[in-house]
Amino acid sequence: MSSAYFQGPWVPAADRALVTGGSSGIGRDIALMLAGAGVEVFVVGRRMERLEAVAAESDGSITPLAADIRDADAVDAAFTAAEAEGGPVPLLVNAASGAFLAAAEDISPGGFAAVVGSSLNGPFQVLRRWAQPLLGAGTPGAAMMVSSALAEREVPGAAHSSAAKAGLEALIRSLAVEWGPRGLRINSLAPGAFSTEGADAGMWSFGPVHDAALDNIPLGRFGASDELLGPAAFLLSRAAGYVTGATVVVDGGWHLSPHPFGSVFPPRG
Ligand SMILES: CCCCCCC/C=C/C(=O)SCCNC(=O)CCNC(=O)[C@H](O)C(C)(C)COP(=O)(O)OP(=O)(O)OC[C@H]1O[C@@H](n2cnc3c(N)ncnc32)[C@H](O)[C@@H]1OP(=O)(O)O
Ligand SMILES: NC(=O)C1=CN([C@@H]2O[C@H](COP(=O)(O)OP(=O)(O)OC[C@H]3O[C@@H](n4cnc5c(N)ncnc54)[C@H](OP(=O)(O)O)[C@@H]3O)[C@@H](O)[C@H]2O)C=CC1
Repeated sequence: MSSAYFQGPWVPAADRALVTGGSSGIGRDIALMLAGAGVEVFVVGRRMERLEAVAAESDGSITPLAADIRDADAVDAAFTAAEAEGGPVPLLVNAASGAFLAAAEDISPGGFAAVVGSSLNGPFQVLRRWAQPLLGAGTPGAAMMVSSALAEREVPGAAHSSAAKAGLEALIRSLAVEWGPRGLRINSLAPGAFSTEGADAGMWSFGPVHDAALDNIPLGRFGASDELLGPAAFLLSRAAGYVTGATVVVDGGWHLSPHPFGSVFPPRG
């Protein structure tokens, strides 16, 4: 993945980063971009072999660390390993999350907990563990959490994900206020529709959902993966030194459309 995004004032804000969800899709692209720019990167995901494949793909430094972000002990172990040689890791990207499309009445308690766990509870544990040593040492840092255009747009079939991502953005604003005076910036990147392995499997390969999404994107197409990299590079760069508590929405204008999936999940009689 090109490191050309990091030029001039857009140099990475630090030289070490931990990227959750770094084995696939958006997190993988960001991990490869950072490593290509000379950042020492630690990638976190549940499946070690997928993480190792990304590490092997890069000419830069990428170290795989397996953890489920819903498991606070596993998150702690991953950070402890990442910190072993260089100390606290100043840059954090949280792209890990999971969702599936289902009518709200069909989402079981376990299904709701699985999605909220990976999209809100887990990201909080990641943020907390990332921040603790930085706050303790008085070292500045920057976090970019991958949210979703769903945080501000209600879409039938995604009640769990929408609620979790809206909560994540509220969390980010709270932490920006709480930790800003101590040198930490916290922002979010909110994608709309991007073809990735996980999103294709979970939603976009389902024709009616794909078509309903496309019909409601003012720019008339899904995003290309490199169209997220520029905004991500900005939020992770020194150029964003005065930006915190912000959400950058990259969705082709989808959040402006009223009922993107309405025809796919009609109300039940
Ligand atoms: C306006 C803009 C709109 C933009 C829309 C785009 C939104 C995109 C959102 C994305 O997040 S894209 C990224 C997608 N990638 C992934 O989702 C990959 C990872 N996915 C997962 O890990 C799973 O989907 C998961 C369920 C979230 C977590 O997996 P886990 O291993 O915990 O699951 P299980 O143990 O198998 O199941 C737990 C629980 O969940 C129920 N469940 C799982 N899948 C479904 C399903 N497809 N439909 C209904 N229910 C499901 C499962 O039955 C379990 O429930 P209980 O048995 O405990 O009741
Ligand atoms: N693609 C899209 O259209 C959109 C994506 N997003 C957001 O972008 C982010 C990335 O999604 P995308 O790249 O599409 O998805 P992918 O499914 O392709 O990638 C998800 C990554 O997260 C990891 N992951 C998932 N759950 C966990 C977990 N509990 N603990 C640790 N790692 C986990 C996966 O690895 P493993 O499975 O091995 O753990 C994988 O590396 C997510 O936050 C998603 O909500 C938001 C809006 C739209």
